[in-house]
Amino acid sequence: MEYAPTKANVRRWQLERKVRDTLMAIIHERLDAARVARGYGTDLLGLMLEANSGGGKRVMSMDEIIDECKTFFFAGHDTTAHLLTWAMFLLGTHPEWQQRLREEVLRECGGAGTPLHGDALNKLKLVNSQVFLFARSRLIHPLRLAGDLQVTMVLYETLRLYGAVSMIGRVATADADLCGVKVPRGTVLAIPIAMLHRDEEVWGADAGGFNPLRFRDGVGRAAALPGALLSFSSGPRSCIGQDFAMLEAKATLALVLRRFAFGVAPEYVHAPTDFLTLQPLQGLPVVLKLLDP
Ligand code: HEM
Repeated sequence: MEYAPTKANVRRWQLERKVRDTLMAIIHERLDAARVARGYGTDLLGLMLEANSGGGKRVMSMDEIIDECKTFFFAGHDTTAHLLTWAMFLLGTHPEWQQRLREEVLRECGGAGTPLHGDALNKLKLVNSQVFLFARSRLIHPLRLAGDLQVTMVLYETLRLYGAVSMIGRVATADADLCGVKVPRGTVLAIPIAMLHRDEEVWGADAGGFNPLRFRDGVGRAAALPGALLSFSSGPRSCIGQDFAMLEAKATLALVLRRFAFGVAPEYVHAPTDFLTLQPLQGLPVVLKLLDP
């Protein structure tokens, strides 16, 4: 499709060109390194370059690799950044929970002087990836695991109240009947996750409030319906990066909690706004206090 060269479109093309050039620079760097290392590496980019180099059977084109990189960057960056932002907001406004988490992190990972190595992080990581893969294949809610730590409970509660993705869409592939509502094949359905996450019939009378303890017996038992937490969606097209996002968020929170006590600054304006991801309209100013080492 052709687009008119309006100011907005020209800016978009320039931006797209810049993103493409940046990605190509990263890819060329990897291709150069691969000549010495005799392999592309085992991360996502390495696997895609391997698929691109398959001689006569080239499985992925360079354009497809660039598109995948953009998808992962877009899907993975702001979502996790805003999970951390809202977790900071909720912990900043609930200092008793902040202190509980700090004690847990110090107990499991040691103080600020102790490097945050894999073993310590694993203690904060109870979303087991094998269970996750099994769950994906069986269409079971991938987060339904019991016996979690408080950091995880706080992150789930943050995802419930201020999940980065407020709405997802699906197309009905067959005629359906949703509790008496006829849905013809081809209908586009909008699933309002943010609304469903505050439904008192599902989450109880305190659905609007911050209560991480609702997740104390695992995600599946936190609400009247086992698959009620939809922050990472559900089923075969659910978020492929959810384990990574939870681990990244736990690691970052652990690093912050060990070094700082924090509160929300008085100039903060509470205006959650959906710009593709849910974010505070005017940012989240915080006041940090350096803790004794
Ligand atoms: C808190 C962080 C995150 C949240 C709340 C989140 C949420 C979601 C949701 C709701 C979907 C489904 C969208 C739909 O059904 O239309 C999705 C898909 C996806 N996410 Fe995430 N995500 C997060 C982090 C990440 C990270 C870190 C990555 C990559 C490293 C990632 C990669 C993807 C990809 C590739 C898809 C598409 C999967 C597919 O279509 O099969 N996400 N995410």
